[in-house]
Amino acid sequence: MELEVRRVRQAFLSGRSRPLRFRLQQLEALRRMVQEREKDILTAIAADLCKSEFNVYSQEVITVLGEIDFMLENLPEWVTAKPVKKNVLTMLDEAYIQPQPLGVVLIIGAWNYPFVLTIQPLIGAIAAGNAVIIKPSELSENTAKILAKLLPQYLDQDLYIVINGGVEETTELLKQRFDHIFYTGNTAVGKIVMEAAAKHLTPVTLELGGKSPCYIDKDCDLDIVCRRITWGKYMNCGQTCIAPDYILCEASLQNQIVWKIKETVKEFYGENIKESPDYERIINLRHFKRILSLLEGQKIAFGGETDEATRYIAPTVLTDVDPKTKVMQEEIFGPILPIVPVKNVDEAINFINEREKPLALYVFSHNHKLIKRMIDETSSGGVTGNDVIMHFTLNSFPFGGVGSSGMGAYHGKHSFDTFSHQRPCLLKSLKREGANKLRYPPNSQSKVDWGKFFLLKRFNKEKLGLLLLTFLGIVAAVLVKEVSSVSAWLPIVWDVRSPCAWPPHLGSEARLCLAATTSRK
Ligand SMILES: NC(=O)c1ccc[n+]([C@@H]2O[C@H](COP(=O)([O-])OP(=O)(O)OC[C@H]3O[C@@H](n4cnc5c(N)ncnc54)[C@H](O)[C@@H]3O)[C@@H](O)[C@H]2O)c1
Ligand SMILES: CCCCCCCCCCCCCCCC=O
Repeated sequence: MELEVRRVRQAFLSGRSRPLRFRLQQLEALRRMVQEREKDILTAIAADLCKSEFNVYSQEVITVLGEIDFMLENLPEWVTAKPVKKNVLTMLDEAYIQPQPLGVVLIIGAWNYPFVLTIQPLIGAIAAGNAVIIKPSELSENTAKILAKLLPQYLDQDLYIVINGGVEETTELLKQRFDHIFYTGNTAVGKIVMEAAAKHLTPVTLELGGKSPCYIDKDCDLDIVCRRITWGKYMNCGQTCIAPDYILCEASLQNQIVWKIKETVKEFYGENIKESPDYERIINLRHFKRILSLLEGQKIAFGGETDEATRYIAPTVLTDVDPKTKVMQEEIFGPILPIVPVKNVDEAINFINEREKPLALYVFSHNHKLIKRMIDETSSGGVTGNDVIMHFTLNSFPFGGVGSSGMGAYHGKHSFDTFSHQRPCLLKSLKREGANKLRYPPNSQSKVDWGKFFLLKRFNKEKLGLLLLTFLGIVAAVLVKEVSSVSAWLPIVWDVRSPCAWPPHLGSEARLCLAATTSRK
């Protein structure tokens, strides 16, 4: 492991990941990989999650292709140094922010969308000029294998490598020194990752999970609301980090919601859900048993059928759920939807705020003010009003959690920023030393006053008067210059090394300062 990380670091230190042209070539190569090897990629993901290739394409491949195109289009602008505002003491200097790669990045992917959740951060890391070690989730083993096979065929083999393995390998990997670790997965492992990173003071992005609430106001179109929730909850068999985890609504809405979700399930997956190509399976037996244990003691309004051999769990809705029960204590990450009755929106807001900050929040209402209030009075990684999941699809949004649902964010420019260091660069001349006298010892009240005047813009009458006089002096000088065409006059008068004797009533410090701030470069 140590040798592999060292090899990647050597490749980074060669400097070849940095030029814009190289980054664009690698991103184009990645796009070629997705296009030329589409069939292999679709087959692998489909096998891992018992998913139709149509669904793999629309849930994972489209996002990856869109992200690559977006990077290719915008990267030339993002890598360019950006000039920044200057103050009086630096007004003649060059001041800009230069984004720079961080170095060697470790990306630890998750299994539930094993392609997009590994490749989308990789796109950002390449775009920012880094070297990358990719550790796909061992739970989606077919995707992990295909990534290890294909990526070296298309990308630089020393800069971007795939390391496959389980907890043991990840643990070993985490002992190494990285310049950034990007982890997607559960909160418990997120803490392990952060602890390991702390040993090297490595910054982390943690894309974690949590229980994303869904509040349904009584003022809304329940047919549409239930169709949207059904789509987002049962997509990928509920194994979506931003799936609505549970519903909060007034008790009077419960039966209608149950009935409408049941009807939508029939519309989406047919009478025999097991036969539907659009309904996936639970990733493994451990998760299957974990999800089943959440049903114990609950009132199942519909669903609840299971088949261990195929890890099938039917779309299920639970009603009158007690918030103290197990299903409300952990992220469900499966096709079970509890409804927790609340009296009103105030109680819903309190309910959300009493718990860990979720990755997503959903509010349904015709009442725009109510949606805004919910947004203002709660916290979550992201929010979608009157729909679910869809904020993930906008790459102008930073995607990430807050509190226990994660830290840091990515997608589009946010990925580029996550994997870049925004380096402030100030380039001064070795000339104009006179201007620095203001900050060199010995200090004095007069220097402090001038510092306040220039940097804090604390004007007093006397200094404003001086400034006005100076300004008039400059105007006069320019006029004289124009009229007499004595071209060498100004630089001599305003050169810091030969401070002029004007304005006559100023001390030498002040004259030096004025001279420096008006002298030519
Ligand atoms: N925020 C997001 O974008 C996002 C996306 C997907 C999943 N998630 C969250 O991830 C969770 C589900 O994924 P998961 O955690 O089951 O994925 P997982 O079990 O595949 O784990 C993710 C990665 O962590 C590594 N890992 C697991 N145990 C480890 C350990 N003890 N030490 C070191 N590394 C270890 C694995 O090798 C894997 O690469 C859910 O909570 C979900 O909400 C979040
Ligand atoms: C053919 C129609 C395209 C519809 C696009 C719908 C996009 C859904 C994207 C879902 C991806 C969710 C990833 C969530 C990451 C956490 O698990």
